[in-house]
Amino acid sequence: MMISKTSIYIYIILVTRCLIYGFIKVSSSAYHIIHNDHPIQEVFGFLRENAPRYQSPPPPPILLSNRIQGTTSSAPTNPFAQFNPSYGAHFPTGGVAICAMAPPTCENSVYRTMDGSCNHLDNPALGVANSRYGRLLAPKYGDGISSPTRTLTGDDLPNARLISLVVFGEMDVPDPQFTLINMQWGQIMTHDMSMQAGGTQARKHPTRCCTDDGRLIASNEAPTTCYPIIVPPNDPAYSQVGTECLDFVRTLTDRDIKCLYEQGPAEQLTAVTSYADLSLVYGNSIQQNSEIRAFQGGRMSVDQRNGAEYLPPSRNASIDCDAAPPGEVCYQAGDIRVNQNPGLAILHTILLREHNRIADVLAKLNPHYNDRTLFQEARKINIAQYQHISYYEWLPIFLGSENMLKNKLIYKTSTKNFINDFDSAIDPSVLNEHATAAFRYFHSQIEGRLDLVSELRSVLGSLRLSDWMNRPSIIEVGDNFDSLTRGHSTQPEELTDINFDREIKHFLLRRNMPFGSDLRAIDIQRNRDHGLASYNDLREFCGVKRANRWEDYSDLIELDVIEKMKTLYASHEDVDLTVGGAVEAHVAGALAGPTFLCILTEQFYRTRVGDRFWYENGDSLTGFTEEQLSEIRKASIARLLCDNGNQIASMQPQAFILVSKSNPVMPCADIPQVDLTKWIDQKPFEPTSDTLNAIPYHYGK
Ligand code: HEM
Repeated sequence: MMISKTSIYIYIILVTRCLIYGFIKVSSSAYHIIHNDHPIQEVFGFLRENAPRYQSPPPPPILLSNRIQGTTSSAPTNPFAQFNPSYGAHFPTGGVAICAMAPPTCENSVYRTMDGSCNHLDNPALGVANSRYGRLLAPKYGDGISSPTRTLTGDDLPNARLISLVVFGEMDVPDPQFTLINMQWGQIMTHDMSMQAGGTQARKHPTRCCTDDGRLIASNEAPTTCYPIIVPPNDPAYSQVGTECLDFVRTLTDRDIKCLYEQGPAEQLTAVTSYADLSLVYGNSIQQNSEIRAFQGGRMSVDQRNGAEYLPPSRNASIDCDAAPPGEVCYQAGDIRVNQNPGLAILHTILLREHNRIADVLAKLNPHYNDRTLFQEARKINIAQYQHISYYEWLPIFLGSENMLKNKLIYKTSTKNFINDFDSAIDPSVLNEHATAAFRYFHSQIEGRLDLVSELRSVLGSLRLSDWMNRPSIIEVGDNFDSLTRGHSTQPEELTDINFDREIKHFLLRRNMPFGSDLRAIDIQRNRDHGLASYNDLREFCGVKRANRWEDYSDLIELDVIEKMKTLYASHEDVDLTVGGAVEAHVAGALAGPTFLCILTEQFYRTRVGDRFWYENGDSLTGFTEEQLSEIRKASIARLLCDNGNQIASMQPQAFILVSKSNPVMPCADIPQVDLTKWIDQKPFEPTSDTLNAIPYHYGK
């Protein structure tokens, strides 16, 4: 009886709120412009003064080797097999943190390194895999050092699952404009830019804070990294099966690995490079890369099945996947999260196939190129296309074109113009406020039903997301690879709002059990684990008026939502960033309210101008020619899907946007393509026997 009453109450308020909320928009004038009129040093002077780690980075850990052993050759062998450093080398493992390794000095190489080091020549460790997140505001840990955030008065913050149930809804509201591939590209960008250290985000975590049947393990018996989410009594879902506890393992910090820690509050570590460099395709270290590279024709390793190329197999399928029958396919890629959901595995495959497609074309155009040159040139083009699609086609949907132009994240320019805006004063590290709060708001776009769609765009069937998490084999069944790809570019994503799909709110990673976890509750708990500054702090930081009492939040938040937060939080000062930012009315033309929009804009500005290898830079060593750049600017998500499906024949030209009269499905051949003949005989830097020994090993040869 109690269960149904609770559910009914929640549903009624959510329906009412959604109806009202959907129509409210905030004018963009409420948004504080960061980059236009004020130099970043001025507005973020605080950051400069409070960022001693950036100004003088810690000495790099001991280097194992500074030289490549042997030379690359076109033979399909792995030249790195003998190179076996003890850290920074293999794919991240749950519960284990490793030290970043950046060389003390850098050579000015033609290509990006695999681990992101030496992108910044004076500060080689910036943006490197296994380093700290950046932060806009000082952390608010419970003990000032590392324990999870508490209320102003030192009490426990309200239960994360309860907030997920009361403040956030689970209504199915299809987006009227954007397709599901829009959501899926977002997860690709996320996995490219950050991954909290010590976690798995897909496969079962080796650290257990709850028993397998959902009972809490006593704190004196549980590992110290445990911070489980307690399920409230009468929970509408979990009480049906007696689940009392959702597993949650704290992210590892610089305090957990002595090679990075100096003093002061803990900072979480991120296991992947922070650059938009397709590290999820190529790996985050030379060693990771060498495990998935073919070493022939510049190609990445693939498995051929039924006439198509798929990602290579995981070396430990029983750990990496929840494959039911043993022998079911499970993949290995540059990122360990690859198997987490079918759409993710498909885009991983598409980006991998794109690399090999480019390498094959380049090999025909330039028969004198060896494996290394083909690999690096194909990688460079693949990354450039990806950066172009991300910033000019995808990000404007989230941040708004006007906002992006105003803040210099994109430019209106002729097709050939270079944009040399690399700024060595900008730290490209991924901000904790971005990865742990703002960017996760787009979990709201996740759809729990994945449609299988034919070439004629009729729905053939659909999959339930939670049936196929961590079980990617489904994408290889029958025509599913193409049907799901068409499905993702045809069906709408979920509206970006306070609703989070039931499949991720009660059934996340359920591994054949009746219920799984709750991603919204996890996001809230993670906010506290990382000790993020409060919603009110970030509001103020972003130029929105600081609230002195609950009612002051009504400038951006619906009154009924404020009322609900009031019933949970002791003070308006306690509201978590993940919660407050997600219930703000959106800025016109964007998919986030002013506070999250400010954080996201700041992050993507840094990701662009802090990247020395950004594809639009006209650097004569690392960049493209004007003709090549104008070709890269023709890349689109539609063409990427067309070129790399099994047999996809048609697509709408703007695949992030729903099919309509102005965006009709058309033959793939009619969608503009990057002309790779502009790369004929463009001789990249080729090491001679003299220079080879001078090239540090980390250059990703
Ligand atoms: C089916 C789609 C998705 C699923 C199942 C999913 C699931 C997850 C899970 C399980 C985590 C780890 C949570 C934790 O332990 O703290 C996570 C982290 C995250 N997700 Fe998603 N996610 C999806 C899509 C997205 C999208 C579309 C975005 C943004 C556009 C996004 C942004 C993030 C971010 C920023 C993180 C933190 C990354 C880090 O470790 O630094 N996710 N997601």
